[in-house]
Amino acid sequence: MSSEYFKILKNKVFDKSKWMQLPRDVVIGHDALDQIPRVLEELALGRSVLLLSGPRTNKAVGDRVASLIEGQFDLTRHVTDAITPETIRLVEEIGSSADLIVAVGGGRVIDTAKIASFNLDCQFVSVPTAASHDGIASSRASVPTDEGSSSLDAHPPVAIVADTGIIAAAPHRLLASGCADIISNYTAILDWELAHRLRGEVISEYAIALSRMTAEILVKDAHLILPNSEESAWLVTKALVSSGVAMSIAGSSRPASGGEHKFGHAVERLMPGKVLHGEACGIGTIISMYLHGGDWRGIRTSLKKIGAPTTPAEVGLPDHIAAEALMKAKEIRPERFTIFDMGITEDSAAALIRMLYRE
Ligand SMILES: NC(=O)C1=CN([C@@H]2O[C@H](COP(=O)(O)OP(=O)(O)OC[C@H]3O[C@@H](n4cnc5c(N)ncnc54)[C@H](O)[C@@H]3O)[C@@H](O)[C@H]2O)C=CC1
Ligand SMILES: O=C(CO)COP(=O)(O)O
Ligand SMILES: [Zn+2]
Repeated sequence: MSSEYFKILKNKVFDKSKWMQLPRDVVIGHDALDQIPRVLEELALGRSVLLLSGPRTNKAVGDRVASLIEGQFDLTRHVTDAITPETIRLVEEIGSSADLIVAVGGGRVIDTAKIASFNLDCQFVSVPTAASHDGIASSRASVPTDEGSSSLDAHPPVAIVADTGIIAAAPHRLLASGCADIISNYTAILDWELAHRLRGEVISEYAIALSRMTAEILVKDAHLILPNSEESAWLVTKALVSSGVAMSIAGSSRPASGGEHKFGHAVERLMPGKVLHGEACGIGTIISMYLHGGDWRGIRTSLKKIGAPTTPAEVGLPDHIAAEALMKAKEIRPERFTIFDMGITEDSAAALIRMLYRE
């Protein structure tokens, strides 16, 4: 073989190389919180820890984590709520000398830690207090912007510690929202495949297979997803981690976020804080699946079984706002082509909302 051949081969290998980051330790289960000191010791990333919590869970969970690691680690604490450039910058300031960030809370707290630790070049540990979103394990971070929402490059948590007792004690609405976030994988995949066929967008079959399988297992087990059950919390958290890994494999949120997510982001922009992320995406999944010609009634049945909302009215969203969100969806991340880019008009948006959610 000539050296020229190896040069070509090397370049080919280089062109095809892919950098995929995944969590190292994943602990999900009863009293998993007690494992935090051991997880931190084994990671051996340093002694200075910034403990970031959300306001609702700071007392119940943040204090418990603090008492478990105080004495062994130098602890700084901070409570954060909103996710804005200012709140992220503040966390970066407070954590500038931390070796590690431990994030205890919902999706916004975890995404804040994800971005701050990425910018500070340190690691973070994800301690979800609710199974409400699939950002628990993903390498992406979602932030609201003037245009609606951005999905930023970040890194996955180095470890995840998900205590099923804490997650099961959270309001069922949060768990159902996490399920809806996973059910939305079905249409996210259809949108990605559509963009591949129509625009030549590169897809990852591995990411698609994992994302679809995650949604299928969740739907198959929908009858087991009940309020205040640790087994349910365990099932859903595993699915959320799996969906997050699909995003890390893809190197984008594409396998878990399509038009239904753009609709969800538009809803959040039009009525901030009114609807949970997964709830809005689940409602959007029904419309998207209808437009894709798929089994939209099946999606609705699965959402209902789990206890997730299936109509705008159920979450206090007026029909005209839902129709506006459908129109606005295509303005959010216009580079992400979805079924909602294929000619929705004001009239058709209003008609779709009337028809699909009144049946
Ligand atoms: N980075 C990624 O890959 C992904 C990011 N996301 C992002 O995550 C966010 C959505 O996450 P959510 O957790 O739904 O929103 P969130 O962080 O706003 O939490 C929802 C509410 O639940 C409360 N909460 C959390 N744990 C609780 C508990 N145990 N008991 C009572 N209340 C509790 C929070 O304080 C908050 O009021 C959005 O910003 C979304 O864009 C969502 C999916 C994927
Ligand atoms: O929410 C996500 C997957 O569930 C991904 O977030 P984005 O919609 O911000 O890309
Ligand atoms: Zn989502």
